[in-house]
Amino acid sequence: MDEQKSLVARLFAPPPKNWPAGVKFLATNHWSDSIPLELLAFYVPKQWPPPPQSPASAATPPPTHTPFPVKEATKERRVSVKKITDPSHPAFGQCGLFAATALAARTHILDYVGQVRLAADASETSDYILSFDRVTGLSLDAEFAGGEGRFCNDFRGVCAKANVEFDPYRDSKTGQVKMGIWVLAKDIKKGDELCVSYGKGWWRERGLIS
Ligand SMILES: C[S@@+](CC[C@H](N)C(=O)[O-])C[C@H]1O[C@@H](n2cnc3c(N)ncnc32)[C@H](O)[C@@H]1O
Repeated sequence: MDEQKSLVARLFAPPPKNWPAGVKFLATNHWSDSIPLELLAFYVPKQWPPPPQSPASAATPPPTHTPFPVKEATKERRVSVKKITDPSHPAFGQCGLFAATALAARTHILDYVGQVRLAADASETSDYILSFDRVTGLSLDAEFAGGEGRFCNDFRGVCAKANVEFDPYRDSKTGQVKMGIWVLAKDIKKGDELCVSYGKGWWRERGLIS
């Protein structure tokens, strides 16, 4: 019941401060209608935990699916979106994601929320797209609709190394597979920018490094 209340509260929550006009704020992932229902049931099970006898149990992944680890998600709002006003920052004039509270090493901060699509329907131009499941090829794109996670910048030119990572998991409360944003090995101070590594491939594909 508490879980249901907090979901309703999140679904109707207004966009956070500094949210850009033209981007739809999503509290939870939007799953494309073209994703087959059997595939969808693996990522968003109707019943959790699954019934012990069920052969189609979502806990036993088909061999063609990634077996996501079950982890606990935080319920707190732990980030803020801010405009970058420092001219020496490589994303000057854009936005970034910042710690709204101190964040302990290896903890869940928030989820990267967006639109989940089949590989065939994935955007080829989005700068807000992640691989959601390498095995099935699903993508997660927050270009036009998403959550605060879409503002996480790459560490290059900002700080010495990434302080957070994107890693998918199965939410222990709901059974849903989500893309978590997690603190790496060091605690993060309130006010620090959260920076991930997009990977060299991301910059190479855009012709920004060789
Ligand atoms: C996922 S978005 C990050 C949020 C973005 N700053 C915004 O306000 O919408 C990725 C884009 O942010 C910018 N960006 C992120 N990290 C950067 C970095 N280290 N150096 C330069 N630009 C960066 C680039 O324009 C990139 O295409």
